[in-house]
Amino acid sequence: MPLDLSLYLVTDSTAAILKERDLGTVVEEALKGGVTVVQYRDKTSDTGVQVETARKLHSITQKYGVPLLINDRVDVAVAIGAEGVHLGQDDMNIKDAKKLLPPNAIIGISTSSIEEAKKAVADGADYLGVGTMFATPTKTNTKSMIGTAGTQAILNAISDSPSVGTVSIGGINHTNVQRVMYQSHSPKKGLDGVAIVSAIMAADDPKAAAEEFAKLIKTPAPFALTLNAPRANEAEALLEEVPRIVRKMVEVHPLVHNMINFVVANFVANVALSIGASPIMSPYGDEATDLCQFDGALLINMGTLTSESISNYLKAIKAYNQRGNPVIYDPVGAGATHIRRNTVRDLMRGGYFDLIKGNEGEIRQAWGSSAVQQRGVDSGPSTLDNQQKATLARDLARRERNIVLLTGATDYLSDGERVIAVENGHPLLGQVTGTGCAIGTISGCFLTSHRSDRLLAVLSGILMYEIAAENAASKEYVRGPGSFVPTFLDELYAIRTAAAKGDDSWFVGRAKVREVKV
Ligand SMILES: Nc1ncnc2c1ncn2[C@@H]1O[C@H](COP(=O)(O)OP(=O)(O)OP(=O)(O)O)[C@@H](O)[C@H]1O
Ligand SMILES: Cc1ncsc1CCO
Repeated sequence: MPLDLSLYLVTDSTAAILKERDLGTVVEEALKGGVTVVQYRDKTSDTGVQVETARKLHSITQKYGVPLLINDRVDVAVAIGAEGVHLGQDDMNIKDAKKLLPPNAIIGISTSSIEEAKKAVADGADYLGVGTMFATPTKTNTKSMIGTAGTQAILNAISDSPSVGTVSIGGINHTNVQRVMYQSHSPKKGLDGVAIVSAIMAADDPKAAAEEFAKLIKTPAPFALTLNAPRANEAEALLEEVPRIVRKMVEVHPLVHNMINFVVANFVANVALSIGASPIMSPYGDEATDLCQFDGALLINMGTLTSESISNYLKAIKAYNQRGNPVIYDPVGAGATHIRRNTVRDLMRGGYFDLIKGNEGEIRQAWGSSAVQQRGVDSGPSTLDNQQKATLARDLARRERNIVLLTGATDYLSDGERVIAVENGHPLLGQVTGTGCAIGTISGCFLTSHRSDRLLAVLSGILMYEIAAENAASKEYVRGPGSFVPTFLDELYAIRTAAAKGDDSWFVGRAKVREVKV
């Protein structure tokens, strides 16, 4: 029987999940819906009951040509002639299980670290159950929660063993399954499938639930990033396209939905209007179901986080992710407090961000560096040299499979392959609050209007923004931050007006951009 791990069902006979229904009936419905492997897991029943139940399940799975694996109990698998077993780290080890099982039996094992995964491969496991992906109501021990980043690290560590299968387990549902498959992918090895418990076992219609999973697994995530191959003289090649992309953004007049801090909301709305976009500030998560229909972008800026923000953010992210519209995360003050650090972790686990932008302290926190201590929303003293900043942006974008922008006097922009340094801008930008936040909103506008190359979209937005800042700062009547702000809005508006007329002279010879090799 071939091993297709794509939709792996783990049974659960507890009353809360199974309710009044018969286990065999639920499993059979799930098989009709497209489940490709069934694992019988029963931690409480007596051996006799387990053997009897397993035998009954086996007669059902055999009808559908799907392997039945028994959790933990090698003896039960042998007794009923099941296709294999699934072992936990504390169960019988693989070598001993092999002695008891027939030679072609399938052996899988749960792993939550690189060490466990490598050992399992060396011991001859056929596949690994990798997790726990996300917290579930029954599993809340955050220590074993590895998320997509931890899963990707495990896949990467065993990527020289292509024949060993992998399934992700823990808290996977219809909303997150595509992101789990997409973001866990390491350069050489991806997941073969997902293991589902309650999202099928507890569903009112297990067949429909399985069908929906099967469909989602086959379809690429709506936000999947296409990596554009680096060209020779990458920076120069990209620059050629910038004026056209600015013109297009002005024509499209994109909507940008901002869940933004109250300090900068007014300034940022004015920046969006000046460039020709349409801003709406809405912190109420339920509004996103309507707002995402306009196919604009969502910005999550957690500058003035409250106890209610996180659930609102997650609702909005879900709505935009499902529609495949751009979502930008600005983890303002990410390393300032415990609450913000935890929020960064929870939001990054809770949804997909097309772009993560922040200053050095914020991007380091998003990466998960220890000992990030921001003093307020400022980046704090730099601990990284330029090459390290470029590498950090590249590594985070590669891990999250998105775009990362690390701002500062020099901005570093990466899609996980290319890294572009932007030297434009003016020190006055650092003297006005919200100038970093506005870049999140601007990026949203450009990600909406130019979808084929997200790095180029964000680069175009930064250049329009920073060249406008230079133009403003050069006026003799600009004496400091106060007079800079209105003049900056005027200069953004001037570029937008020129672009609308097809006049690209604002851009000629102005970009200070180079490619960084890391
Ligand atoms: N010294 C500087 N020279 C040139 N540009 C700068 C300088 N300092 C900041 N900038 C520009 O200002 C913008 C905002 O970057 P910064 O890193 O200050 O953001 P931030 O800390 O997130 O700001 P805020 O939280 O106030 O919105 C970027 O475009 C950056 O290039
Ligand atoms: C000063 C400040 N505090 C929270 S958000 C914010 C604006 C800069 O991001």
